[in-house]
Amino acid sequence: MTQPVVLHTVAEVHALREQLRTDGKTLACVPTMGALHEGHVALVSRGRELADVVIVSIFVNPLQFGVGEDFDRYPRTLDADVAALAGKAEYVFAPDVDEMYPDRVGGAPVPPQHAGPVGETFEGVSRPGHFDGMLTVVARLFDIVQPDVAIFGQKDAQQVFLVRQMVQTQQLPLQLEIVPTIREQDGLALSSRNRYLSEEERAAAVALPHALLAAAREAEQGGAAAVREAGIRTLDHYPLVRLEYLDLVDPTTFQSVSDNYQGPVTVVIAAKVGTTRLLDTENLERLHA
Ligand SMILES: Nc1ncnc2c1ncn2[C@@H]1O[C@H](COP(=O)(O)OP(=O)(O)OP(=O)(O)O)[C@@H](O)[C@H]1O
Ligand SMILES: CC(C)(CO)[C@@H](O)C(=O)[O-]
Ligand code: BAL
Repeated sequence: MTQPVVLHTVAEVHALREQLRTDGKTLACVPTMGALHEGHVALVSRGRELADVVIVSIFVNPLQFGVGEDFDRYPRTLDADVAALAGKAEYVFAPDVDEMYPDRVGGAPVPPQHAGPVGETFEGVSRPGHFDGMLTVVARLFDIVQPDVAIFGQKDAQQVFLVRQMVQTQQLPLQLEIVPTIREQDGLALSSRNRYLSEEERAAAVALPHALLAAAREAEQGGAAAVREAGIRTLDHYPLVRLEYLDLVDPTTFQSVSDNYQGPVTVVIAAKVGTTRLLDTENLERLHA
C-alpha cells in the first residue's frame, strides 16, 4: 500500500492546495498530535468518505501544554504513524515548531486565539491556557491547509465545542465533522496517553467508561443530580483513579445543567490514573426532571 507523502513546510502545503484546486479536488484535514491509534484512523476514514484527498497533521503543539505537563515525554512516532496511514491518507503534514510559529525565528506572528469563558472550565481548570493554545494551532492549521472539511473526535468534547464556536464566530469556510469515540473491548476510549499506563493502571482506567455507563443507566429514570451521583459513585470501586470532574453539560452552551434540566446532555469526565490524566464523554439523548 502506498505510504502518504510527508510534507514539512507551509510552502509545500500551499503548493498542494493550489494543485488540488486546479484539479477540482476537495481536501479533508485530520489534526492530530501523532502516536496514532484506531481512533485517529476512524477520523481519517471519515475524511476519505467526505473528500477526495486526506491530509493528517502531526504536530505536538507546545502552546497547549502547561508547565509540568507531558510535552517533553509525549510520544513522537512519526515513522510508525506514516506507516499506519499507508493506503488511508495521501498526505501527512509534520511541521516543526518554527514552521508553525515563525515569529520564534523572526517571521510573521501567528494570531493568538482565545477560547473565552468555556475555555476556563473543566479541562481549562487543570490546564490553564490549554484551549487558547489548542485554538491557536487549529486556526493556524486551517489557515495553512484550507481544508474543505476538518475532522475531530467526540472524545475531546470541550475541544469540539470550542473549535465549533471558533468556526462559527469567525465564519471559517469549512465543514466540521465529528466522529464518535473508538473504544477498546472493555470500553476504555483509545488515547495516545493510554500507553503511559502500567498494567494495573490500565485495568483501573476502565473506571471512566464504567462511570459513563452508570450515568447513562441512571438517566433512563433519574434527573441530573442522580445521574451525576451515579457516575461519581462508580469511582468508589477504583482506588487507583482520582476523579477531577464528572458533570453534565448542555451541549449547546457547555455549561453545567441544573438539577431540574430536561433535554440532551453531554456527560464529561476527567480522572487521573497514576500520573496519567484521561478524558471521556458520552452524549445522552435526554434527562428527566
Ligand atoms: N478514541 C478515539 N476515537 C475517536 N477519535 C479520537 C479518539 N482519540 C482521539 N481522537 C481524536 O483524534 C484527534 C487527535 O487527538 P490526539 O492526537 O490528541 O489523540 P489522543 O489519543 O486524544 O491523544 P491524547 O491521549 O493526547 O489525548 C482529536 O480530534 C481527538 O478527539
Ligand atoms: C486538535 C489538536 C491536534 C491540536 O493540537 C489536539 O488538541 C488534539 O490532538 O486533539
Ligand atoms: N487530545 C487533546 C490534546 C491534548 O491533550 O493536549
